[in-house]
Amino acid sequence: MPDIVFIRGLRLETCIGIHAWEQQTRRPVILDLEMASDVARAAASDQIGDALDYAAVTACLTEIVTQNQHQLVETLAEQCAAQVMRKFGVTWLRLRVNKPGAVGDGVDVGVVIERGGLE
Ligand SMILES: Nc1nc2c(c(=O)[nH]1)N=C([C@H](O)[C@@H](O)CO)CN2
Repeated sequence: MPDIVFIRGLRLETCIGIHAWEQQTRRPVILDLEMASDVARAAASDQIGDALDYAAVTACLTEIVTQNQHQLVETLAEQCAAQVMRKFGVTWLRLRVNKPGAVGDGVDVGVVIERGGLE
């Protein structure tokens, strides 16, 4: 199992859904992301430049989610995963996109995707 840098419970507002009214209504989605990263390399230098900067990844995810609208959570998940892998050179990640309350109060629904290979 690789070392992991994670972001858990990232709550962002977006327009997402298959119904017309959902395209006019901003609502929360919650992202949980695990990314393979060489933690030992960053620890050896103690320099952020050698680390997978979770603040930078958070800013990237925030822009994608809040500046775009989608019908499906699958589409949002794929877009986020592809951009994180492309922009930060992440080789493996697992992303959960949760659309809380979409089918009823207190019920979580969404997707979990895993992309890339474990080295
Ligand atoms: N697999 C999915 N099923 C559903 C989605 C989705 O994004 N992926 N979306 C909806 C509706 O937008 C629902 O969230 C609100 O009525 C239904 N099923």
